[in-house]
Amino acid sequence: MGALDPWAVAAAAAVVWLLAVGYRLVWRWRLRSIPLVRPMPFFLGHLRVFRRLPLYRAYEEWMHRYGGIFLCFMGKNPVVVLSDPDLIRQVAVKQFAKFHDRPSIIAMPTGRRQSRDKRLTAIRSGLLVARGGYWGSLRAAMAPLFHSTALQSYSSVMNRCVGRFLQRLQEMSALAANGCSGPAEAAALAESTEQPAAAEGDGKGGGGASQQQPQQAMEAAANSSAAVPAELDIHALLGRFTLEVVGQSAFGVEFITEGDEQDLKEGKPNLVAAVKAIFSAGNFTPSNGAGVLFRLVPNWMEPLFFVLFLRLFGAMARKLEYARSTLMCTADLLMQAAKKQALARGEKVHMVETDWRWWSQAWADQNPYKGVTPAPNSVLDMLMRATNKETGRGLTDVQIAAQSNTLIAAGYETTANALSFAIYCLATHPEAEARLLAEVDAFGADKEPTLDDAPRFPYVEAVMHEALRLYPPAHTTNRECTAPGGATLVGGDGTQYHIPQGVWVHFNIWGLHHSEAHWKEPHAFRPERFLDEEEVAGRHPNAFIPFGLGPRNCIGYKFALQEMLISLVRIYQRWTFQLAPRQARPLPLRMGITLAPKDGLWVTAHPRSANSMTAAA
Ligand code: HEM
Repeated sequence: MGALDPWAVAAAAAVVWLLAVGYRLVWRWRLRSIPLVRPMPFFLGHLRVFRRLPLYRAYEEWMHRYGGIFLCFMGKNPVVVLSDPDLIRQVAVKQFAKFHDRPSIIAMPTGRRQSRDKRLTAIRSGLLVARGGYWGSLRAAMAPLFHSTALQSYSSVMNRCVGRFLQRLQEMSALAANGCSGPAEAAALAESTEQPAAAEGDGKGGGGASQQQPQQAMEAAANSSAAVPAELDIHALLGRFTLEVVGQSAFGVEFITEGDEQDLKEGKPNLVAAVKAIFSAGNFTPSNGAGVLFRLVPNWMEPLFFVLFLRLFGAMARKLEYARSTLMCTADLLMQAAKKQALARGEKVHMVETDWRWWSQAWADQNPYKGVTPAPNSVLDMLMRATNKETGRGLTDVQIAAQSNTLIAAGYETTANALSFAIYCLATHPEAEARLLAEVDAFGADKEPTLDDAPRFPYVEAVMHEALRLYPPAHTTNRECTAPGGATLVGGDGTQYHIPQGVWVHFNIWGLHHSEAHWKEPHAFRPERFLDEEEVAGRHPNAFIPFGLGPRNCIGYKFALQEMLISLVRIYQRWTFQLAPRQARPLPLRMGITLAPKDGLWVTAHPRSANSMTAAA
């Protein structure tokens, strides 16, 4: 090969540079009515800012500087960021038909260029990123899972799971009191007292807490007044609880929730490790290099880039691959078992067998859910009966499995984070904790709350809302303008903002929740702000949107609130928490797809009384 002509290289670079500048200028001109946060040259967007600040903090800073609407760039993609609740309402509710979809995690070219990558097909099939009529079919099919009658029935599941959580807490405290050298050892010992899942085809995966030791453990914890309080990562414990709740409510299966990092290292399928990997990787958000690289290439190259990324970015790619395979393989095994069961009941089931699985049979064979059968009428049965409005046919296997995957991931991490934030706020605000304890005690130390009891807990609800306001686990959500002619938003002063087709819109939930325009002392933890009628009436009705807004809001929000209420009441009937010495303050946050406590939430747990301890049995 001859040497490259330096002039030709310089000319090619100049052409690329001119194209990039031209492309950016066209977008800037088309969105000229919107204040611009000046990006770096050559599609680098705001890389410099995002290296310094996580996305939600950058948006908060820009909100202060540019107001309720501004334009920024993620690589080549223009993003209109809204922090004004009226503008958010126009997009999420009033003009929903024009902002029906979310932007794809990876661009979705159509026609001949459509990617056949199996992993991409799976990613695109989930409700969170589904588009058009397909999204509508899925949302309708899954809605019964969250209807009020279904929610009523989940109270007992939630109470059962929180009972198990309390048992673990007692065991860990007792082990620490009995001379365990440290929190890690206490955690390991507590875990070792539990049975591994007995994945027999009995409708239950097993994995429950051991019945052998808790009584002694509880007694030891209750009797040892001189006990050293155990330091424990309550965020991790809460994660086990929320995963169990999703497993039992949606699938009627007891998910195994112990182990994680080690299983990931050894490549053994483990749901906790898989979900953690997905959420911490941040999946191509601009907070990591992969996210920025993705936004630099033209849309049609993104799927190719994705496949290349899997080959090139060793550790992170392997982690994501492990996570995706674990979640989808588990969902697939449960779906196949549900189909078999439906056939045995004599129901008509469409058996769509497309070649969509990318993992090996050996990998599926070592999955602990092989042989586990979901409960009849689980979400899988609902999905098997659904029709895809776009094709007029039933959902395909990959589409059904992708919804299980979405529910497990969305239902586990967000709620565990929200509960951890509430416990952090209470541990740092003793006066709020005292008021909450008074309300809980008035209800009764041994009673299990149900959905009907919710009106008896106005202060607990106010604490939940205030924690969700201060620390919204979903710090940002998004839409894409899909209307061919674009859409026009109108500001409070009558200014018109035209949003062309294809532009992404982000709702700055964190910024809105911390805006002085809508909240007095926005950075203070003050649950009373949700109880003071005058303050509530004076506030914009959409200033508080931890679950998003409009027809595409969080499908599980009532479920999440119910789970939070029941667990907080049950936990504070028996325990209070102080921050452990090792826990940094103010609480460090980690931004992945969601906002989570960085490195967990380390607390010491304090039994409220010996009586209440034994009553927990
Ligand atoms: C405290 C807990 C939770 C928070 C803060 C939360 C927050 C959110 C937010 C902000 C959205 C985007 C809404 C929008 O764009 O307008 C969302 C979507 C979603 N959430 Fe949640 N969520 C939580 C719990 C749950 C639970 C328990 C489930 C299921 C069991 C769930 C399932 C989903 C699904 C499937 C979507 C996508 C809906 C769609 O696109 O149609 N979430 N969530």
